[in-house]
Amino acid sequence: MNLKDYITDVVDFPEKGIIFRDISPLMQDGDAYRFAVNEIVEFAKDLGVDKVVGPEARGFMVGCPVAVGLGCGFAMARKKGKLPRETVEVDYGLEYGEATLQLHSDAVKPGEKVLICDDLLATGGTTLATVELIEKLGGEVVGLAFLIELMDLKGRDKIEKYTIKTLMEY
Ligand SMILES: O=P(O)(O)OC[C@H]1O[C@H](OP(=O)(O)OP(=O)(O)O)[C@H](O)[C@@H]1O
Ligand SMILES: Nc1ncnc2[nH]cnc12
Repeated sequence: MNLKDYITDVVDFPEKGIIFRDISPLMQDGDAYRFAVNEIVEFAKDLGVDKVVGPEARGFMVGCPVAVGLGCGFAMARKKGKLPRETVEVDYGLEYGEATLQLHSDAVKPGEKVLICDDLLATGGTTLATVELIEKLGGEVVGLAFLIELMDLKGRDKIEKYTIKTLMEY
């Protein structure tokens, strides 16, 4: 299956100069969605994953079905102010803007092996912030999986010491 057939390019969104790679058509197609999730589950199944962490919001849509496929739990990394209990937090930059990401302090236990899932790797800012949150809690990041990697932005350089899987490159 050619997953790129299910990605729509939107020019100048959310601001001028950005080509937004819209994953909505992929997720709206049951076969394409299942295919993509299964590819990530296959990649991760021998990594000994205890927990999947996905950053808000599109990371939830990739991370949750992967966690179910692996038979492990899922934890949400959310933008500041959305989680109701004690959190750890990290400030970060992304392709268009800045934000603060938080994880509940009990979301990852010391020593747990964690897979990070997101829809897209751009500058790597979101991913690096997610890695930092997990490591603050004593978790071990054993893999990173994305539907899409934007090669020009070189996000991979920020996370090169980790095991990475991407399904599409632009
Ligand atoms: O590699 P980076 O430069 O950090 O960019 C990638 C991140 O940007 C997007 O999320 P966004 O913050 O736009 O939030 P959303 O998922 O809520 O739309 C995307 O889903 C990734 O999480
Ligand atoms: N170009 C892009 N398309 C879709 N999501 C993104 N997140 C960061 N950059 C993006």
